[in-house]
Amino acid sequence: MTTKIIYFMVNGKLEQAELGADCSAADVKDLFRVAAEAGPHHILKMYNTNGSVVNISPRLEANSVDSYYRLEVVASDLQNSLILFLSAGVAMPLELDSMEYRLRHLENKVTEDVGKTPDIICELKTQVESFKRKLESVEHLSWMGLFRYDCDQQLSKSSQKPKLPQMSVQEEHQRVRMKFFNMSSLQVTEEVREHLKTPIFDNWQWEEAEMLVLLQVMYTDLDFLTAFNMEVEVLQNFLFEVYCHYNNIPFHNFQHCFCVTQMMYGLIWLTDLRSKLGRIDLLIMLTSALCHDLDHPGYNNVYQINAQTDLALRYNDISPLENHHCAVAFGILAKPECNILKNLTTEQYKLIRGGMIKCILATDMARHNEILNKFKVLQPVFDFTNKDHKEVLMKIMVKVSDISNEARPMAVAEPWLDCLLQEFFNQSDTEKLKGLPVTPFMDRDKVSKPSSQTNFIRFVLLPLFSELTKLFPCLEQHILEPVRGALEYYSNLERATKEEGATAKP
Ligand SMILES: Nc1nc2c(ncn2[C@@H]2O[C@@H]3COP(=O)(O)O[C@H]3[C@H]2O)c(=O)[nH]1
Ligand SMILES: [Zn+2]
Repeated sequence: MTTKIIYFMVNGKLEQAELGADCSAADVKDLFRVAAEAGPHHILKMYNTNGSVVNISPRLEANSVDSYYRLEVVASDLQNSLILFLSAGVAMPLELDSMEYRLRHLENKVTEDVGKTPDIICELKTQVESFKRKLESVEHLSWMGLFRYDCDQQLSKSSQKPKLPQMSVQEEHQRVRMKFFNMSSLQVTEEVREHLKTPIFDNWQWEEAEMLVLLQVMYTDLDFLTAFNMEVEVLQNFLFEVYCHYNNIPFHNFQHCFCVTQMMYGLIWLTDLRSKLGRIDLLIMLTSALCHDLDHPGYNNVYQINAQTDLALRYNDISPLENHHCAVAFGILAKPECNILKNLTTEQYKLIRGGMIKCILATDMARHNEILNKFKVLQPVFDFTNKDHKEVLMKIMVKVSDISNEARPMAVAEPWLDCLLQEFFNQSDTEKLKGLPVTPFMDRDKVSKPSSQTNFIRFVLLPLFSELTKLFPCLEQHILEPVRGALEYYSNLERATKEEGATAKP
């Protein structure tokens, strides 16, 4: 059995731990809990030398004395040690997990004897669920831990994140709302704020309410609240409504909206756009990123048009989805309690509305070459004070952010590809069922992960990202290099798959 040595600093001491190849996630967590002298109800966080959070799991990468991790106890996990108030009014300390376990055991036993689950057990189960939900609302007290999912869960997609059972969409929204409104953006540490400005930010570490707080931080740290006289409550209502208007689908969901907005935010800082564009331009770009896929149904424009859906009818086959995303955005802004633009002048409002419409409509990939070519022509004479030039740049920035998953570390990007293919395959399956033309790059019989990525990176990502990098050379290391790395990775995978296929043939 192979083992690996992990070096880490804890309580001011450099320690080492040996991880066996067969150890479980629970073993690893226990090992580090002991090292940190922390009880079972404490949340631990491990950082690498860049200050990024790494998952405490058997997949921790081996390191050396010079590149040790940092282990910290960040909070106490209230969810697991609670006072359970029984209906009789007696307070009893209880472990929720062990109570659930005992309940399950009891239920099995009784079901074996009686043949059905008795009402009293059903009632107890409901009570446990209800306590779990209530506890969610106090979890924010430990959210400074910022570490929510363990690695095995986290690798799974957003749609598979642990959700409380049997919750309707409305109940889930209410849960997120309560949690979001109970958190304070002031709790977000300086370290996280800085991390938020980089493309290596890992979205899979965060749950919805936390992402909402991080979005609030983006608006605050770009000074939008002061510059546009936005009220915090209104901003929170707006962000929450945006969250509610993303559907629970594999790819075009709220997590995607968060990633695109976070990438836009990162690009603004990396390229120092604050010194080159106006605050209004930045507000247009960030809010367009946030709203650019609102109420996406999981089926693309080609499908909308071929299936003659309501959206295609309403928008006469012209970018039906993008028109819809934009209309939903302004529908949200039309509610006074969500209108973050309400304190702006009519002139400013018109500018923002016009800018957002242009940026969101520019995300229709059918217009990709048209927009990229316009930018290419301007490139040699680009002028940040020219209104038309700025307009094209803003569209390019939203487009780059929209398709930037491959600019992220592989561990973050790869699960996104699974989500995308899941949505693609869903569409092509429906197209087959309905007898509609099957979109070739979505056909599960024709597409694989490597083939999908090599073509997309070669023909879409690299030409687009290279053009933006010409204007901002500092982006080379942040977006171009990782995308080149991804191309190499998927090209190798594609070659290996082909070779395997060739040798397998008789
Ligand atoms: N193959 C591939 N397509 C992508 C990737 N990221 C984004 N896209 C496509 O780019 C499109 C951008 O607009 P949409 O959101 O409509 O749909 C998106 C996907 O079809 C990716 O990593 N790989
Ligand atoms: Zn998108």
